[in-house]
Amino acid sequence: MTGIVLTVAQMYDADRLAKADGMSGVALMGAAGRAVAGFLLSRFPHGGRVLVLCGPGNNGGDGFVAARHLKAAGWTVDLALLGERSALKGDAAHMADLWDGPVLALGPGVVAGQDVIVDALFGAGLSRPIEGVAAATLRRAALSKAFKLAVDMPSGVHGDSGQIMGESLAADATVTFFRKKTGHLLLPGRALCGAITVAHIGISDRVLETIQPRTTENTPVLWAHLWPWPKPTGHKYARGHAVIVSGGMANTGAAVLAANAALRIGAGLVTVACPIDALSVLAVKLTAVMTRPFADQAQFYDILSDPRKNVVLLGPGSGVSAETRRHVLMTLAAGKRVVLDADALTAFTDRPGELFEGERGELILTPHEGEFLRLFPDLGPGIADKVSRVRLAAARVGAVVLLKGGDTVIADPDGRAVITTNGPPDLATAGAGDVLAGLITGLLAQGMPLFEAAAAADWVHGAAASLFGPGLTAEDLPGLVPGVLRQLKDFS
Ligand SMILES: NC(=O)C1=CN([C@@H]2O[C@H](COP(=O)(O)OP(=O)(O)OC[C@H]3O[C@@H](n4cnc5c(N)ncnc54)[C@H](O)[C@@H]3O)[C@@H](O)[C@H]2O)[C@@H](O)CC1
Ligand SMILES: [K+]
Repeated sequence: MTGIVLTVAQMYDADRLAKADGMSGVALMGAAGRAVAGFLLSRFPHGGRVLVLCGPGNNGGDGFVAARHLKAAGWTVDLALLGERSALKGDAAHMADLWDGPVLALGPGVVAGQDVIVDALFGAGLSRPIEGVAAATLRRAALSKAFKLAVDMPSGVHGDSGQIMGESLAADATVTFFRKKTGHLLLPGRALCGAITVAHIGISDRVLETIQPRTTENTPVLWAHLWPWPKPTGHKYARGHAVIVSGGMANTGAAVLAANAALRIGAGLVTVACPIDALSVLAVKLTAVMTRPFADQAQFYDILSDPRKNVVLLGPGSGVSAETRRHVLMTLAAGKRVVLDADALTAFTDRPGELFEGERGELILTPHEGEFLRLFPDLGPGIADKVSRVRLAAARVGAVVLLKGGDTVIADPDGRAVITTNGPPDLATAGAGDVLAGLITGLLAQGMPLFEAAAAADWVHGAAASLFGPGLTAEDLPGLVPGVLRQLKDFS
């Protein structure tokens, strides 16, 4: 059950199921508030002065509990509440009754030189943009040098989408409960959470059997057992033969990046198929990778006819043209495993249906946001969170869809989704997407299932970039893959 991520609705389900199983709301809130206080007690063993900002719901209730424990541990505690104390309900009202200190009215003036600010204004229940006095207080808190700890979510970050609603407060750390939520991993939310701690508050993992969550954070646990390590008895033909289709003479760079990546991640053989004019350029750039020119469609088809060539990558540098479209459709009809990226996606703008019709082999699409919108104009960011959008697209095409970004989401038509969180910002560099497409192609050549291959390649991509750090260019990435593979080998 590692890496599971819940939606807000699933978290409320977990809460409901735990209560049906005998847990009381007061016990859950007590454990949540204790975990928040516990985090600060270990982080600041000498105590200090803390301001607890409490909202009108159960997030605020957690704040009252944390305040009580910190006060008992000798901290100087200021507590400010949004709204009337008498308006609190249920468990939050109960926890407020147990608080024996003053309750200040929330407002920017309460922020006054504290060492720590606990943000317990809004969590899962955020239902509209933050305005007025709450927004003003968050803006003032943002200017404070205090360590900021968010309870469950940084207030203002939507728990599903990670989008900011009105105003928010960036945290140095976030303590959440039971499992992470998608809003912790999607941008911009992830950037506002700081280090995330998941506290156990007494909800049993058994509730997950009923909830059946389908989203996970991308970690090797998901796919390391499927990694196609070479066998002592194996030979290169057992490790697949990837074909990467290059653009013409002036557009060979993308295919070269992808081909080197596919080879580094273990494809047995890699052939770059290219228009004749590109051959002399590619011959200079490639050594272990083979080249195969084609003059026309018949010769292109000839390349596909070799059954050992089991996966084909189209799109990087290929140009947005009717020819690219024909190549894609021919390759799909040939029953190969197909990776479509860049121009191979844009070439189907306004006609995505052609991609999804008829008999074809397994397909994965790796768009960035612009390419995604050209294929799925009705699945823009306005309609839902990124995980839901990619899941809808995957179901519509019957293909794995990987939507790139600082928070790449990969979805399988069967409903599974992963969010990748290990990619550093240095990856936003020209050609990094070509390398990613090549890594996926290389793993597919070796027979890994599509969804896991996409997740694994994306994780390796992020890990390779992290090994290098600032100054990274896409050309560095393939050479960093072996270092990541050594780490993975130790892991598996
Ligand atoms: N679900 C669970 O299992 C647990 C939840 N707990 C806490 O409970 C929280 C969820 O509690 P709630 O459902 O009460 O939700 P919240 O406390 O996050 O917020 C709901 C309250 O805020 C108001 N509100 C929402 N958006 C607003 C806005 N923009 N401006 C002004 N008011 C706004 C709502 O009207 C409601 O009164 C979690 O984030 C977590 O901190 C914990 O106590 C532990 C257990
Ligand atoms: K909060």
